[in-house]
Amino acid sequence: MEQREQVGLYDSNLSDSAQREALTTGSIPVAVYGLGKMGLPLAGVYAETTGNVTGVDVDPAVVETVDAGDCHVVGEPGLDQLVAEQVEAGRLEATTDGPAAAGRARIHVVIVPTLLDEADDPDLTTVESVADDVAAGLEPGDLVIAESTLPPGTCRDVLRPHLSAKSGLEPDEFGLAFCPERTSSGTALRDVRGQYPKVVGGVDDESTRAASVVYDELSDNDVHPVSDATTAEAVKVFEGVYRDVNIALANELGRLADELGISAREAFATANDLPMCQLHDPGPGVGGHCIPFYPHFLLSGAEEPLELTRTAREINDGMPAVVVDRLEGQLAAVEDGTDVAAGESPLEDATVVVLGITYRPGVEETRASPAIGVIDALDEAGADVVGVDPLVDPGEYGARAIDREDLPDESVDAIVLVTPHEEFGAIEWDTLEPTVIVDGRDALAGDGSVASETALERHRVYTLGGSRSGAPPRGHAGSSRTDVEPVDGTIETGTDAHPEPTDAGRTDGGDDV
Ligand SMILES: NC(=O)C1=CN([C@@H]2O[C@H](COP(=O)(O)OP(=O)(O)OC[C@H]3O[C@@H](n4cnc5c(N)ncnc54)[C@H](O)[C@@H]3O)[C@@H](O)[C@H]2O)C=CC1
Ligand SMILES: CC(=O)N[C@@H]1[C@@H](OP(=O)(O)OP(=O)(O)OC[C@H]2O[C@@H](n3ccc(=O)[nH]c3=O)[C@H](O)[C@@H]2O)O[C@H](C(=O)O)[C@@H](O)[C@@H]1O
Repeated sequence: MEQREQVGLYDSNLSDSAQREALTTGSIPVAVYGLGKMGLPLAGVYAETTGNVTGVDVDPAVVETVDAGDCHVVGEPGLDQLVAEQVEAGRLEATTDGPAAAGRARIHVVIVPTLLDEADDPDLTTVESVADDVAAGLEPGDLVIAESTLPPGTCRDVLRPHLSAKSGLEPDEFGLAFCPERTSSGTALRDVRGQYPKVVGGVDDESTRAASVVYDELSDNDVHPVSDATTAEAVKVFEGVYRDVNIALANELGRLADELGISAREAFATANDLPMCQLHDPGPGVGGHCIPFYPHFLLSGAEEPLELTRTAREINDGMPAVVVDRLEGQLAAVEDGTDVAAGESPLEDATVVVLGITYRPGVEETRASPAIGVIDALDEAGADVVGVDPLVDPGEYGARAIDREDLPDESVDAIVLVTPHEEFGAIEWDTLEPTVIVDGRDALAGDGSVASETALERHRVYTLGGSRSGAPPRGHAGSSRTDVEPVDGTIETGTDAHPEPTDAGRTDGGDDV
């Protein structure tokens, strides 16, 4: 990448318009650390805006792919084209050499994972490792932007001192702001470009100002500056906790469907007629390395007990076991000869297929995926667990992997639909031997219309929480109704991450169907 007169935004003496001109003409080189599901789209949009971006990743395969103008992130409309164009135009390149990239850059964007350790405490080693790379090339006037979701207080108490100590600069010689990514897999480019206002919070006012200039140029939406970095970090984590708690509420109320003999999903959709009600979707659990992780960024260090946040985590983490319990009840209802009262389980030696291992349809991510909990519980119960997933190898998660096309060849006692990938829409249910099906995502329900002859009719379908069509879960021991309407054989799948709430009351919780 050609060398240009370099400009630093932090404490710049240039006019606002001159700063913007420098940014959008490549005179303020940018380094983006982390080229994953969120980092690559972000680097692409930075390249589109500034024309001078170096992406940094520790994975040589990622760097090789991006440097070749290719895209390793699946399921992101427009991303492969954007990466190809920006690399071809010399506006984006990739490297594994973080310190070298830092030496060339004047804006440093950190978007690597913020995970949990064995004790569910935040693990910032990756972020700190990137801070080491940045510090190796940090110069007065540089701006560091943290986009990785962080426990509130991290920029002020960890990153700023770390960067200062490792670079030898005084804390007030460089800028540091927290600017969270409000993006979802499946709509990342749309979101990065400005689906939502961009939150910006600096460790000082000058950092907030400089970062606001950057995102005012990068995003089509408003920039929403807040008082400081800690407030911005809290905004992001609170968004996630709101979601986790509301999913837990949906899961808890959804479990009432059996004993009430109703469809909780129908009740939720109706309750959501009210703008003040946003009941989310019940399901087999909460996956990904975001929503199930962010509450621990508070639970780990807060003095406040945070009972609701903690209980919600426990409810959601308990959903895979609920799914397996419901499955056991279905099998017991159709199988004779198993003495459940004597502690025998119909799951013993049963062949159970788990459909969908990743945490969301179309997203190649398995961290905290509910399917892993379902597989482990089935394995524990002595079942022969088979797995089907178009994006990952179920064999790596404790199941015997088969292809979707091979389902008819399997002698199956039950099928559990955990994550409704698009590809599962091609399953020909009427070619399968009659079996028990637990639909964790209400993905088998068609438009609620009753088809006279449906491909699923030969099977016994149990829909967790009931179906949006109004059918209650089917035949669970506690259910008072079994006269449920058959569902049609279509699968509603998809990767539409966050449909806008519609006047039918669908919330943005229904990202799985
Ligand atoms: N995935 C999502 O839906 C969203 C994620 N976020 C946040 O974005 C951050 C990144 O998440 P994802 O992109 O999903 O992660 P990811 O796991 O898809 O990608 C992370 C990338 O960082 C690379 N990496 C790891 N250590 C590195 C290091 N020391 N230096 C440079 N690269 C390194 C990995 O090789 C990988 O390519 C997280 O903090 C997450 O909380 C925010 C909004 C949405
Ligand atoms: C507040 C919010 O909506 N956060 C989004 C979330 O995206 P993420 O890809 O993690 O997926 P998600 O749609 O929240 O789903 C997480 C998990 O929860 C499950 N889920 C989701 C919604 C729901 O009503 N019921 C439910 O069971 C999903 O199946 C999945 O297993 O986390 C992202 C993040 O911050 O990483 C964030 O940018 C996204 O906007």
